[in-house]
Amino acid sequence: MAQNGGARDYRDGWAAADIFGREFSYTYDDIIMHPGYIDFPADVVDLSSQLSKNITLRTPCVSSPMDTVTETSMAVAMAAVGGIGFVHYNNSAEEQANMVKNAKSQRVGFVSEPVCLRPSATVSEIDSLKARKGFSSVLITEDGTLNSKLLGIVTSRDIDFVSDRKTEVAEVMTTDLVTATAGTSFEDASAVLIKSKKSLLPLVDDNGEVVELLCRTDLKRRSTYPKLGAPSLGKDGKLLVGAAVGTRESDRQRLGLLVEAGVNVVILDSAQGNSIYQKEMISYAKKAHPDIDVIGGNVASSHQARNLIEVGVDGLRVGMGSGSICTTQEVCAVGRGQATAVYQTARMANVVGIPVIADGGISNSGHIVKALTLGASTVMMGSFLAGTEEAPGDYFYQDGRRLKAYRGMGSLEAQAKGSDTRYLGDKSQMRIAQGVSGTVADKGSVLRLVPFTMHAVKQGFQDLGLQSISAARGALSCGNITMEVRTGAAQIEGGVHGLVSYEKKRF
Ligand SMILES: NC(=O)C1=CN([C@@H]2O[C@H](COP(=O)(O)OP(=O)(O)OC[C@H]3O[C@@H](n4cnc5c(N)ncnc54)[C@H](O)[C@@H]3O)[C@@H](O)[C@H]2O)C=CC1
Ligand SMILES: O=c1[nH]c(=O)c2[nH+]cn([C@@H]3O[C@H](COP(=O)(O)O)[C@@H](O)[C@H]3O)c2[nH]1
Ligand SMILES: [K+]
Repeated sequence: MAQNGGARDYRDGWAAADIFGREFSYTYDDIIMHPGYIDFPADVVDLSSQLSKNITLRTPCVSSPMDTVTETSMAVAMAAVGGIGFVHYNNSAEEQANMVKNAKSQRVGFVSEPVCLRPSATVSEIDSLKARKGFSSVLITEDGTLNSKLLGIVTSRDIDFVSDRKTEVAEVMTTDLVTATAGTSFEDASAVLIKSKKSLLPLVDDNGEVVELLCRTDLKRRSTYPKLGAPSLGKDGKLLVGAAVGTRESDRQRLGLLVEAGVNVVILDSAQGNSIYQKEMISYAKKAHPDIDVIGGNVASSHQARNLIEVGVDGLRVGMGSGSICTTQEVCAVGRGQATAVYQTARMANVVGIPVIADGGISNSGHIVKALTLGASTVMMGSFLAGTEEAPGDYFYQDGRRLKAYRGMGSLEAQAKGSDTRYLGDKSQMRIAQGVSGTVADKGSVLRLVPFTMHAVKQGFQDLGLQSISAARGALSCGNITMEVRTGAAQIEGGVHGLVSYEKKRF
């Protein structure tokens, strides 16, 4: 790229190796990529990429194993858009294995765990459900659970004018039901629901027991979303689902349960993955469950990465302290600017065929473009996906804004829920927070958010003249992707500035 600009060598743009091989730690916002040459439309950009040695994703996006980000619904939605979700482990091994099992057995578009009540429940129970969940359509089954005989349905139309809210739902429920047979395809079930003019279509088995549900409101909303494309499927033909485990003795049993539940890949979830504990767990997991890919981390430097690769890890999770809720750099003085961390680890790991997940610090599609062009194969997101409909927890209002809770897994609140033993250690009685607990705005459905975001990423790749992630990899190592470090003023210029007021609509 060096050009002769006169008396001395003059350069218009720098290769990643020039920028990151220095004493500074940079993050995504510090860097700006230079445009390349466009000779293809954005639609043809191929973002398929490796998650780990044996798993390829159509969409290079991964949801973080956090208890305000990934449980069953998120895992299903992430697989539905061609990515993958990692179910958190701030729970009992049985609870986590059940989440994995449920996610794997779900069909995209259907509600697999519809809320059911027993006939003796009162209308006021539906009121409180509405306040918590935002909907008031409920299936009434014999014993109030799923896989129990369907007796009726209650929707808001059945209860709007019931003045005595202690009335039992048995008295008001609709019993004239339209149902479909369990296993009916999404297209066929949709046709039945539309024709019936009802708001719900329960799918029932031969015994009349509820298996799944299709909702008119979901169908209506889905019709405004982009086409989903092929979901991520495992070799088992079911949705691809990941999960996190720790590195303690008890995590070996947890891992066993997850494997029984059908998990396709696991992440060893640590802030500092370069440890004897993690090396032992990788060796154990690869030996005990050779068919399951094991992703190690977190790491932020090539020497940490090398240690885990040497013991047979199938993928690396990169990022220390870069997360929106992370306080690790403040508390422990370790970490790295995320762009540097991604570039330095991927530079070493990609040579030996180990894919890198850029974890933390993603707050817009530009950050995803930067992560993928600096060597990451996929990105992991917490805050970006928290606040979606598929994230765990209910919405609530604060100052007129619809929010959900989002918290670090090292926050005192998350520790209090389940990870006490990790933080208290075996001897210490002092609990130190390495994260915060807060809120994030409602972001709608993952089924809309991720496809739109990925289209923006494709436009970024087009601007760079890169038709695929593998093309980006080649261009990065030859120094054909040029970039620069931005000054503070350049960063301000690159954002919205000088306006009295504005509203930022992303899509
Ligand atoms: N990416 C990041 O920058 C950070 C992420 N986090 C998140 O917070 C959560 C907790 O992370 P960590 O604190 O690293 O959890 P951890 O469970 O890996 O470590 C907690 C403590 O237990 C120790 N430990 C682990 N295995 C052990 C064993 N077999 N025997 C004895 N001691 C053992 C560790 O060395 C550490 O002192 C994770 O979800 C992690 O992703 C937390 C801080 C930073
Ligand atoms: O220092 C930390 N303290 C915490 O309590 C914590 N919880 C999660 N994580 C990490 O942050 C990532 C998510 O970051 P984003 O919200 O920026 O996507 C996650 O994927 C994790 O790597 C933590 N880091
Ligand atoms: K941080």
